[in-house]
Order: sequence, then structure tokens, then C-alpha cells
Amino acid sequence: MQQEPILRTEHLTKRFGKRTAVDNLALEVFRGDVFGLLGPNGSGKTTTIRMILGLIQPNQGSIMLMGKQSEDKRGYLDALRRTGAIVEQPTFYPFLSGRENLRGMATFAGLANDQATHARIEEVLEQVGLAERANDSYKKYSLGMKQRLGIAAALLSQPELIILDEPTNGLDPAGVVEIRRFIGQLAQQGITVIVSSHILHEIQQVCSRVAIIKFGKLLVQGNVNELLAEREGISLSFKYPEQANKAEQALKEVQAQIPWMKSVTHTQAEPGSWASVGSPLLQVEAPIDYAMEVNALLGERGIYAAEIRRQEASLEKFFLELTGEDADFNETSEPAQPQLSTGQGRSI
Ligand SMILES: Nc1ncnc2c1ncn2[C@@H]1O[C@H](COP(=O)(O)OP(=O)(O)OP(=O)(O)O)[C@@H](O)[C@H]1O
Repeated sequence: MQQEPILRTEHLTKRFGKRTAVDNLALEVFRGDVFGLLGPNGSGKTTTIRMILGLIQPNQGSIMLMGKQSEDKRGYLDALRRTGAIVEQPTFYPFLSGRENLRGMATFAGLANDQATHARIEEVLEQVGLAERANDSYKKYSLGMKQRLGIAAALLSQPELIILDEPTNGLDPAGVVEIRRFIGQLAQQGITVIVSSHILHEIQQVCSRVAIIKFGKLLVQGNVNELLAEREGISLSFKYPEQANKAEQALKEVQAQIPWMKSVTHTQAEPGSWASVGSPLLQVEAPIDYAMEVNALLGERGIYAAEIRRQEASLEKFFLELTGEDADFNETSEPAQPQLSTGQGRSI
């Protein structure tokens, strides 16, 4: 079945003076996605989101939101009405309660001050898990609760799409887990979510698709499982180095005839590895489903691994492969030349 894009950007570009903050960006978000817009600080995530929300104008390119093109001002505005967003932490009144703040927000959003709106406020308070604390003043809320109240405000108008810019910023690990769980719940309710982050592992688990950007350019975009499945592997540990040598030789001999075995690498277990430090390891780049075949191939030659494990793939490792640099996403310095020269990135 053909998936329906809820958002598509083409050649999206924004320059601030000489700096190109967003460079020829092509994003595609499908209905029902939890779409992670990932990239280091300063990579252009907020600028992209601000352009999608019509808060700033692109220098070049187009945006399609819910079937409406950005050039069609009236139609696009209608699509924006069906979109909820938090770009910066919304301003709430510290001495008012969560519920009172939402009433203010509802008025601000043009919702009538009637029974239906009041019922909707109770509904979103329930949805974000703040119903029991709705009478507490905003200043008593934890950072996570403040974030959730912001999301509640964005949900007031029953959006089909919600855009959250760095919702985990400044949260402690428990707060991050809470937001992640909450994003999952939104998706279960059929709301499409776009969530940006500079910390890959924080939201990787909850995303169905991701785009990784750097210096405003798309590095990669695709379904998380597909991106990672391509990169998972089989890890074999051996008791003695000579066994690992024999196994390496045996696998490399047959590798050319086996399409699913992409590479075989001989290493040693490092600290933090699942195997004891220094023990010989073979990393076979192949789907874990083929572990039995690898084992059988070695067994036929009288070689036996001490242990076989799935080598987990992670977006962080993938990012490292893609850019050759650290994936903690915290560095802000810009190299003389961007790593990739095309704006379209890889896509699967
Ligand atoms: N209004 C502006 N005027 C000038 N430069 C800007 C403006 N807004 C953003 N930039 C620059 O554009 C680049 C992209 O910034 P942006 O805020 O979009 O990145 P980001 O990926 O959201 O970063 P962060 O994770 O820190 O929020 C940065 O170099 C930033 O300094």
C-alpha cells in the first residue's frame, strides 16, 4: 500500500546572511509516523520546523503539508490549523494552575469559552497525565510536567500532526523516558509526530522513521528498522586465537558465494564488550537470522565458537559511519567543508 505523505519538503533552503542554516532539504513524513528529525546543535532542526510552521520564510524550496502547498497561503493555513507544535517552551503564567493556563491558551488559540472547550481541556490534561495536578500552580511543576503542559496546549485543537522541537531538552533520564512513552501514546492515538533532538539515543527507540541532518543537509532518511537491519551483525567469540583465525579464513573463503554475508572482521573484545576483554572475536556483517548458517559453516570445518551473539546496530554507530565523527551530537564547531556535498542525502 502506498503511504500517504503528511509532509514533504523539496529543496528547502534558509540562509541567514552568509550562513546556510538549511540546505536543499528533502524530507518526507508519512501519516502515522513518529518521525525523528535528528542532528547536532546548530544543524538546522529548529529553522526547518519554523519554516514548516510558517514562522519564517524559506529562501528557496517548497513545503507540502497535508496536501497543501506552501505557495497556497489559504490552504496552507488550513493545514497549519490541523498541526500542533511546541517550538520554544510556551510562556505559561507561573501563578496560575495548569488548567487555568490551558484555558488561557485555548482562548489564545481562538477556541470558544464553552462546555466543549472545557471538556477538551480535561481530555488533554488526562492525555498528558496531568489531570491530578491540574490545580497546582505552574511554578510547582517539574520540567517534565512543564513540557507535558506545553504538549497539552499543542493538543487542544485536536491536531492530526504534532511537531515537538527538542522536547527532552533539560530533562533528567526519568523525564526523557516519560516524554518518550508519551510520544508513543500519541502515535497509538493516530497522531503523526515529528520530534527533533540532538541526542540520538533519547528518541531513537520511539521513532518509526528518521532524518539525520548536519549543517542543514540531509545525511540519511528512512525507516529506522530498515536502516538498522542493514547494519546488524553476528558476533562470535572464540576461546583461542588460532580458532578465530581458522574461522576467519573459512568464512572469507565462502563469502564471495554468499550474498547475505557482507564482511568478516577479526577483532578482540574491548572493555565494555559482552565477551571477556582480549578474547578473539569475529564480526560477521549479516542479518542475525543467519547465525545458524554461520555456525553450521564453521561446524562443517570442525571450528566451534565459544559464544554467538547478535551485534546490535544503533543509529549512533550509523551516524559515526556516515560522518566519521562523534555521535554525541553536542559539538557545534563547523568544519571548513561539510561532509557530504549533495543536499539529498541517502534514502531507503
Ligand atoms: N535568526 C537567526 N539569525 C541568524 N542565524 C540563525 C538564526 N536562527 C538560526 N540561525 C543559525 O542557523 C543555524 C541552524 O540553527 P538551528 O537553531 O536551526 O539549529 P538546531 O539544529 O535547531 O540547533 P539546536 O539543537 O541547538 O536547537 C545555526 O548556525 C544558527 O546559529
